[in-house]
Amino acid sequence: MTFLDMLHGATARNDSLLCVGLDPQPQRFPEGLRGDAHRIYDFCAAIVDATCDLACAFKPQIAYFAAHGAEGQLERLMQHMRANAPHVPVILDAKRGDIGSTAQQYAREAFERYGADAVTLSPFMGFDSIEPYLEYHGKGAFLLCRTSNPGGDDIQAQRLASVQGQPLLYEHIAAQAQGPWNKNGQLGLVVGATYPEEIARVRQLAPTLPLLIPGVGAQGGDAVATVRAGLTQEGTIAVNSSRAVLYASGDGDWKDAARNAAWATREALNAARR
Ligand SMILES: O=c1ccn([C@@H]2O[C@H](COP(=O)(O)O)[C@@H](O)[C@H]2O)c(=O)[nH]1
Repeated sequence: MTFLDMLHGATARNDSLLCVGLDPQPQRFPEGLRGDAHRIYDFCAAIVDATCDLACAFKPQIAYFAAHGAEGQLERLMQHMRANAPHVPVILDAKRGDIGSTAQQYAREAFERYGADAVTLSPFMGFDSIEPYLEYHGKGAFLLCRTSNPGGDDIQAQRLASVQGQPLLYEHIAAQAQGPWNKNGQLGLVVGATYPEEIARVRQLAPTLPLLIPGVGAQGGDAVATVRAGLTQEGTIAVNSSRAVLYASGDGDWKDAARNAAWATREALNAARR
């Protein structure tokens, strides 16, 4: 089954547009686990168990594991998700981008070492930096397009004088991903929930691509505007929330609190599409 099939399947089965982000920060863990980087797996696995019937995808951010030398715990977590939530696809948020020979190694890391279903990539180095990931047929690759941070404008909103019609850089990325770069239908785009107007513009340029949309919850993005701008009959969305779910409570009720936060976000997203 392809990544896209899995995403559509989990969206339907869990009636959900919510991607649960896994950004473990030991200092924010609940009492009993707090401050202990050896408990990253335990914390994340419990969150997965508490939310796997509410999510259309999971998104572990690799930096939160690597910063603690916890790649082994990420491997175990990937196995846990595969065994306990096989219907929910896993998007490894790695934001890789490098020359082809190095990209081959990053692709191998994402898809063979970790067994991810999709990965996030920076398109800054061009198509030959993306191509090695597309050799893993059926796997997904989300290209950073219009990111959720305010500084994204510094680069992504620059106008490309050399291209006919003079699009902004993020518009060019969207058009390339929808068109010539999407050789096997594996590409998607990352667009921030903090910029609903740009989500709508990306959707015009990339009507069928899946959009990974971070920025609701801790970053304050508008869930309703996000769904209205991004979701169409032909183009699905996965709206990510990480900290607002993971750290909904630091007390003994943390698993229930995470589940309740995921539930509330899923309902808010669903209310906007009905
Ligand atoms: O444009 C982007 C691309 C990726 N991210 C990542 O998503 C989560 C957001 O976490 P929250 O706690 O829900 O704010 C995080 O892993 C980022 O690295 C993004 O925020 N914006």
